[in-house]
Amino acid sequence: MKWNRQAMDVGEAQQRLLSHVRLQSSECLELRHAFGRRLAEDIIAAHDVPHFVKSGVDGFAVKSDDVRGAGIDNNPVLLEVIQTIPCGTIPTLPIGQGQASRIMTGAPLPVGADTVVMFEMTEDREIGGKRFVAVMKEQEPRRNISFIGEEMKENEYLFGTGQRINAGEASLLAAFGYEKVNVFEKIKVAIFTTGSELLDIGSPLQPGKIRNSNLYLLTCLVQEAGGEVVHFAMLPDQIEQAKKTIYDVIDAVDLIITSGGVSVGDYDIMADFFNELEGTLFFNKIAMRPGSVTTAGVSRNTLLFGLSGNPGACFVGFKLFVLPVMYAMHGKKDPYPHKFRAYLKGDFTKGNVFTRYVRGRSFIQDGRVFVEPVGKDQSSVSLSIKDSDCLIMIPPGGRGKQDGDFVEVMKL
Ligand SMILES: Nc1nc2c(c(=O)[nH]1)N[C@H]1C(S)=C(S)[C@@H](COP(=O)(O)OP(=O)(O)OC[C@H]3O[C@@H](n4cnc5c(N)ncnc54)[C@H](O)[C@@H]3O)O[C@H]1N2
Ligand code: MOO
Ligand SMILES: [Mg+2]
Repeated sequence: MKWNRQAMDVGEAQQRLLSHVRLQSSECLELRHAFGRRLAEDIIAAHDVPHFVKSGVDGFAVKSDDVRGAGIDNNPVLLEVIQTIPCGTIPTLPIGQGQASRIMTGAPLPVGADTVVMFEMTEDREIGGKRFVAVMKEQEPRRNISFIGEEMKENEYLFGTGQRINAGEASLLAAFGYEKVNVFEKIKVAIFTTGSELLDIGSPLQPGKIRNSNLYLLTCLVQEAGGEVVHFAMLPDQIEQAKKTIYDVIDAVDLIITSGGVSVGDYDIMADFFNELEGTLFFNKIAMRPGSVTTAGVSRNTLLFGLSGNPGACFVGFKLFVLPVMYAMHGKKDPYPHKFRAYLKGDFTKGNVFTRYVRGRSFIQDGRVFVEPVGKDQSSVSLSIKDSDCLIMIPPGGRGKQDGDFVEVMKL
């Protein structure tokens, strides 16, 4: 069975996974503790914004009729200043003919005024112990004023379930008084790295052994995706022990991710584990490189991912299969990595029977978007992960792609 696997297309494999996704439960959090979380509710504008007519500048609230012709032929118009309106106060005096009120940015417009002249277009005057303003510029009605509902109308849809609370969302939620919000619970993940060659990262190197970097690669990716690692262990290449450890936690977590042991080696125990899975195996080979041995299934309602042990393949497997599942569990509308097209910088002539997802970086030059591989791209290479912001898709076939070719790219 290990040697006779049918490769599934990336898209079909993603579909199979997503059809088994269940939305996470939600929890109610104080807004300040919800940054970076995904909303489990739709958000509407609780009131008009602005909810009162306000000045957009520091200046003088006036009647536009009064300042008609002002400034033309060096002709200032003199208006009596009857009050000062700071932000947060309600003006008490209406503006009558020949009058003005000093007003600050964001303060409510007084009754009777229909325009605000910027401070820079005026001069203070004092005549007979009274304060006047000389307006040096004519001005249309409705200038420098924000009207009710101009930015947002009450009950307007703002954003929905699955939206991540970034700075822009946090600011809107705060403006509408959402002290608490319903967000999806963090996804509880167990990570098991397999391989008798693995050392804890605090251990000195030993001949033939390596440190367990995939645990940290995956923990970081899980956290970035809205999950928390609630169990982890470094398993030796013994299937019975792996089975026991996995089934000990399977009911307590939402997802299980393993790394290593899914290829055709004598000690690739995870391949056997998935073949004998008590549940449904979705796929154990994908028509892609790296990560062709990426495996997934479901058991006792928990999704299990068997990612490759090679760090590059582990990373790509996570981005293409685990991440969309985590996004979908958090209600994200479009959970798949976004694609775009760009010009390839340099040749990539290594052909393959499967589509290659080459770690790359994107940049703009002369108004065009380019992508280039970020270094060695073998599955075993971890150095290029940190520099990649995209995966350049090299379609199957012998010739690869040439410098200047227009290629499809997956955004990371
Ligand atoms: N005869 C074949 N050999 C291989 C094939 C194949 O099709 N036929 N596929 C190759 C491909 S592609 C990949 S990718 C790897 C997949 O290997 P496994 O998923 O079985 O992973 P391991 O054998 O456990 O380890 C592979 C490699 O990765 C290192 N590793 C493992 N775990 C970690 C970790 N936690 N942190 C850092 N590095 C880790 C491990 O030491 C090995 O060097 O198989 C190819 N072989
Ligand atoms: O899983 Mo391997 O990385 O296909 O190259
Ligand atoms: Mg192996």
